[in-house]
Amino acid sequence: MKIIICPDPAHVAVLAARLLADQVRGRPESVLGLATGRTMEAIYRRLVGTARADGVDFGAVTTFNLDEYVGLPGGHAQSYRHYMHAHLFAHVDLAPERTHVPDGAAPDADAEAAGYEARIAQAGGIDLQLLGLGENGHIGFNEPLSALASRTRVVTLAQATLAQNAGMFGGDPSRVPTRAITMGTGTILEARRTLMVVTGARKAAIAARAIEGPVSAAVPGSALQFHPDCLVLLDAAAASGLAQRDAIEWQMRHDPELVAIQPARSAGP
Ligand SMILES: O=P(O)(O)OC[C@H]1O[C@](O)(CO)[C@@H](O)[C@@H]1O
Repeated sequence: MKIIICPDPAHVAVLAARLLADQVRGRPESVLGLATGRTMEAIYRRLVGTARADGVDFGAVTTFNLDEYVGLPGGHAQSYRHYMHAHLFAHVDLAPERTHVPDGAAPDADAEAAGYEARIAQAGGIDLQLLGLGENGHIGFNEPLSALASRTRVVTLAQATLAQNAGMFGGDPSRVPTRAITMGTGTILEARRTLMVVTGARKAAIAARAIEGPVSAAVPGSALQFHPDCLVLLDAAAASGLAQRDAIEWQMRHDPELVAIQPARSAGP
């Protein structure tokens, strides 16, 4: 794992968006693995801005999202297909037929999961997989104790996830669908590059377990320690539980784009 700690989520978003844009510029026919969640919103905002300002061509890009709630059709306001449309797909020149999100309304969710896995393989596998980290350590919707070798499948969501994601459902955990289709941890590990993004003090403890703890199905994000090309971007709050943070590299100081958004220094002694 390579770790970069930024001072705040704004810098994290700049770096993550740049990595995605550079991937597309370097390989216009890239297959991107995409994630949803609050952490990703600033990243997609920045990526859309970069695409508009500097002209990133998504015309030949293929995307595969990590997961979708079972029971929600793509047009549902809380579906991840809808999230992706709102935050990215509607704002860049991605071909709709090349954007893939599991169909949460498929009549046979197990068959949909198996077909999704096959479509990833047919596309040649994922070049760069973007990932968030759940407060309980999940990646995608691979909840604690998911097999590290798991494939795309239907899962039951943990109570902690229902609570964490309730905000999108009017704050009521009982309205969050209890099942989802998710890429497996094993599927995720097959991506050629992985980029995990973690921000906020609430994730400090789980980030430390994922990055520095033992690799364990109890913390699915820890499986990324086995990935040969994994970059983790954290803000200072999420990194505050890391034992090794003083040794970790920064790429801030001489980077004009990052220096430009340096927050103002607080007045102090
Ligand atoms: O960024 P958040 O909202 O904390 O979510 C963490 C992760 O959990 C998920 O909601 C489950 O896939 C992801 O979409 C996200 O990356």
